Amino acid sequence: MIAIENLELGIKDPDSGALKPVLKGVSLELGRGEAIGLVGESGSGKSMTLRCILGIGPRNAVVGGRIMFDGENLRSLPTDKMRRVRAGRIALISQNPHAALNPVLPIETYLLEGMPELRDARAARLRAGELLEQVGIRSVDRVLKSFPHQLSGGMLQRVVIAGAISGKPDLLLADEPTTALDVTTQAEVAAILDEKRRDLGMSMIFVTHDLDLAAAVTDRLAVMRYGEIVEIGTPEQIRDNPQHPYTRMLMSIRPTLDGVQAVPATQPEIGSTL
Ligand SMILES: Nc1ncnc2c1ncn2[C@@H]1O[C@H](COP(=O)(O)OP(=O)(O)OP(=O)(O)O)[C@@H](O)[C@H]1O
Repeated sequence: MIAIENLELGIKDPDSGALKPVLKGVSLELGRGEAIGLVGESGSGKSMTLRCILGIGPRNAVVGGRIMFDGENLRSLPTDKMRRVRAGRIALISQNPHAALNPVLPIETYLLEGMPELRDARAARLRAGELLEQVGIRSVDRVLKSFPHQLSGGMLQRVVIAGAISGKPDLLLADEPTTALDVTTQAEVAAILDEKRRDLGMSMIFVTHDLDLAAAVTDRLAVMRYGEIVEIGTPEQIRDNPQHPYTRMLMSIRPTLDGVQAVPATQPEIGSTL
């Protein structure tokens, strides 16, 4: 369904004109209904990969490679066609739900805006309520009337997920969707995202720093470092038999449930070997 082929992105320094390489030949394939976790440290290029899929790279970016989406290269689509893809077939859930929600409009308006095909106001309202129930919200009427500042971060992220799935997109791009939430809410929101994605047969790219979280909600993990994917495998392969020294290092430093860092059996060989 989506194949990223040798995606390169450099950012031009406005003064010197020098090109800072950010993505260095990223290739990734994702089947229909499949979920992949893009994991790696800050600055490795995870968000930039998602932005390239959406065609919203920074202004001073120079991009190469292809992003094939159901046989069409998104990179060469005209702007209006790309806008339609973004509006209907690919949905983004970002770290900060406030970025998606208008602070002066109630949740109901946000959800109704995402379903322009429902002209009957009562039917649209019922559908908005159903969507909220689907993401585990119980006091639906109260939430529909609420403004974003009246709801918790976890509740808002559920609302954004409800909005994202309302049009049954083919591909969900989730960019650290739980990072801003407390640990318990993180698990709940990730579980809802996972469940809805499976129910609706959507593909998903799930960006996170958290290997364990990514492993819980995806079929494969792609480990990214300095703009490159260094390893791809199933969560079991990555956990039990990581091949790349950087993956081994990431595995060794992930926190355990009791908050104590797991101690690597052997010191990871990073640095000169990479
Ligand atoms: N608008 C921009 N102008 C210049 N450099 C940028 C811009 N946006 C991102 N970068 C650089 O691109 C690189 C990749 O950033 P990106 O946001 O994709 O990383 P990331 O892996 O998603 O990190 P994080 O987990 O912190 O979000 C970083 O070095 C970042 O500084």
